Amino acid sequence: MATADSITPCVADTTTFDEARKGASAYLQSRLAAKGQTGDEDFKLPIIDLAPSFSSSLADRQAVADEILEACTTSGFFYIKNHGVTEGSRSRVLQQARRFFDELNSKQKGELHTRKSKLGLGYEPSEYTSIAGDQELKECFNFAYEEGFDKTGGDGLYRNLDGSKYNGNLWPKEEDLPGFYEVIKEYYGAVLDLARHLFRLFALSLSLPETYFDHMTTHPGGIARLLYYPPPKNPQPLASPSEQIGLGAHSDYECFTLLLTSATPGLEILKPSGEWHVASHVPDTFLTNIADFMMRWTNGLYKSTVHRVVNRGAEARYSVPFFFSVNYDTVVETLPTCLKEDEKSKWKPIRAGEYILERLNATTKDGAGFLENEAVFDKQKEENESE
Ligand SMILES: O=C(O)CCC(=O)C(=O)O
Ligand SMILES: [Fe+2]
Repeated sequence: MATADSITPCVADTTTFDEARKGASAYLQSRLAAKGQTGDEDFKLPIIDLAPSFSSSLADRQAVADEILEACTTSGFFYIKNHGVTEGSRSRVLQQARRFFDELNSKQKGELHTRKSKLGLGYEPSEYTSIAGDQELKECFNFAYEEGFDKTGGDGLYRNLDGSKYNGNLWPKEEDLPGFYEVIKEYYGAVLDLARHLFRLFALSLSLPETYFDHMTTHPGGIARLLYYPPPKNPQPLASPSEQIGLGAHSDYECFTLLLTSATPGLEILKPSGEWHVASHVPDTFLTNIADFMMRWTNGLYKSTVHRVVNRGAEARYSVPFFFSVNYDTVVETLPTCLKEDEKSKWKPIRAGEYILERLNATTKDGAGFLENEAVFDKQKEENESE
């Protein structure tokens, strides 16, 4: 095993994207097919207290990293508390999620429709995408990194998933939802800080130098979304044949996800036995899960676990996942510390942005991508660039 000191940071060049191009559905089927082969003894969903991770003592930070290691190698999910994102910031963004879905009329939402975006940004009505072929009930609003959100100011090198440079976010007009953008901006800045902090803990958990991933997150990808899941028309007991899926079974694509939700549960995590675990709502925490880049970097040591959303409650559910990536030009390939001698990488190297776009496009009809009309898009881009 290589030592942390002997590792060159991940800057290699590659153009191998075949793995991503196989498509999300084939990939997901392979993940689901592996279920049922073991029991659930190792499935742990701990609540990890991050307070000691802000200590100046490396031993304190390492102790938190060790707890993270254990969660990532078992369920791939853990709650975090004392994370530093204020209660005000969290409740304001959930309130804006409610306002977005409850107060905007269909014309206002239509103006933000994701069919105007090459990058899957904007408003997605429930039927517009499906992650695993289900008729999904969710509605969402997707937005991406802006330098103005980043308290570091970024490094000026941010590029979109496809390598382009324009600001692709589609925002509601200020008069339609006063204060919406400001709340999003403040929340995004706070979770971005937390994500960078967590990345250092992930580095420690993998016996890497604490700052190992820092240079990969100077203009990072980080798509966030507001999600709305209506309450079901009829009761939906677990495993009933008529379950109405909110969001189909999937694994997340990026490094890790920070999930904030309203009090109505709905997230279900696939246990090794093939049963679904309904994640409780734990107040004041984020539910954090490992996504596919972290799995690939660690050659499968960290689990990117399949999950889905079914709202079985009487109330609507709102959630705000933040999918933290790396700079989209980063190549993700197995870390040297995660390869034993003579062991081979299970996955080919991929370039972060291109891979995510492949996976996102696979959720659209026939995998054709979000954009429906190039001419409308060109006009919007021109206006955006001239602002
Ligand atoms: O809404 C949730 O609770 C989870 C959403 C999710 O898994 C996703 O958007 O990837
Ligand atoms: Fe997810």
